[in-house]
Amino acid sequence: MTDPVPEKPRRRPRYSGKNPRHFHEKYKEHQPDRYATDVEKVLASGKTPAGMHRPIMVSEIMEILAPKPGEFAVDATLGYGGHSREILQRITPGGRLIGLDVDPLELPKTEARLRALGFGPDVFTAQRVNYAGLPALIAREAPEGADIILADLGLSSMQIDNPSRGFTFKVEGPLDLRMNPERGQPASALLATINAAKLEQLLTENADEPNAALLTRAILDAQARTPITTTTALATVIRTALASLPRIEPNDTIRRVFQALRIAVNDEFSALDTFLRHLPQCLRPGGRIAILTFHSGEDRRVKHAFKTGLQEGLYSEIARDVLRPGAEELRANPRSASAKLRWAVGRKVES
Ligand SMILES: C[S@@+](CC[C@H](N)C(=O)[O-])C[C@H]1O[C@@H](n2cnc3c(N)ncnc32)[C@H](O)[C@@H]1O
Repeated sequence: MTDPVPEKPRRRPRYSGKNPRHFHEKYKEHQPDRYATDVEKVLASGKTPAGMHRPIMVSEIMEILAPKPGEFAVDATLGYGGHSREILQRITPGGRLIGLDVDPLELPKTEARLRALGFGPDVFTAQRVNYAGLPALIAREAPEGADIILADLGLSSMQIDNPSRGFTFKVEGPLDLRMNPERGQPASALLATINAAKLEQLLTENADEPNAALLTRAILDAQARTPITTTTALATVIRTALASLPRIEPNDTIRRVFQALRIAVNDEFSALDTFLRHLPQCLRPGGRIAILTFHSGEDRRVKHAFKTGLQEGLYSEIARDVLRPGAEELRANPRSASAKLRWAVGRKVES
């Protein structure tokens, strides 16, 4: 019998030029523990290293949530685990945090990362659960309610930066836009079946797009000629449609169209509405909630839910004004620019 031929070690992708340009070539950025200095350099330049996410408004959120040892916390949008890590450091010893996320690709990586930081299963668990299912989770895990609930809505940088997920129009990728690629349909499939009235409504309601009618016509005409299956193909259709309009920044419009499609394929507003409706019952008396939003459709919903919750006596206190990132954070992390933070404090609901 001959010995099996040892497999050749896989070479990392080569790149031309001094710096890696593509997501998969940024192997140092993908290994922050091994290449800490390189990652620091990327961070210092105001960029987010590939495969990483910088938590937003951390000090403001920690002040609002005021985590204490022994408390039970839910991070409804675990992402990279940046906020969870900060909460975990403050609720131990004795506390417990459950992190939820719908993303089957990033969730195990974040779980492993937090485990490696020393947070064992007794203090931290990651669950692939949609935050719309929070009431069932609370009933199962802590019927008395949570001391802390955090939601940092939208996408993580790992999702945005990975072209194969289809969230960025700057690099070619499949027009997917799903946070959970194992459920629902990609945005390309939505475009293949949607009618004009529905597409126009979606662009208006999900992204306040002022040129929704024009873009609807352009997208559906192009779709009828050749199915739009990539991020860059959709961006080109939008750019071409805008060519005759003065004073329009095409990238802003492209961002809004992508946002509208993303909200649709992930059913984001109905998940958020369900989450907001059940939030008060998921809190202990005096429990704290913080929610970070990134566009007006989300912020309007959070503001309205907190205001009505206060009027109905479900919350004892809510944020009077929205909080925004400070100048220093805006400089260091341009992705924080659209963030808005609101908070509420729970009051026991009599059953
Ligand atoms: C902005 S990131 C959170 C980043 C995180 N705070 C951190 O510090 O790393 C938002 C995360 O929420 C997840 N997400 C979005 N909608 C969700 C939902 N309905 N239920 C659970 N997770 C969701 C996304 O997959 C993404 O990972």
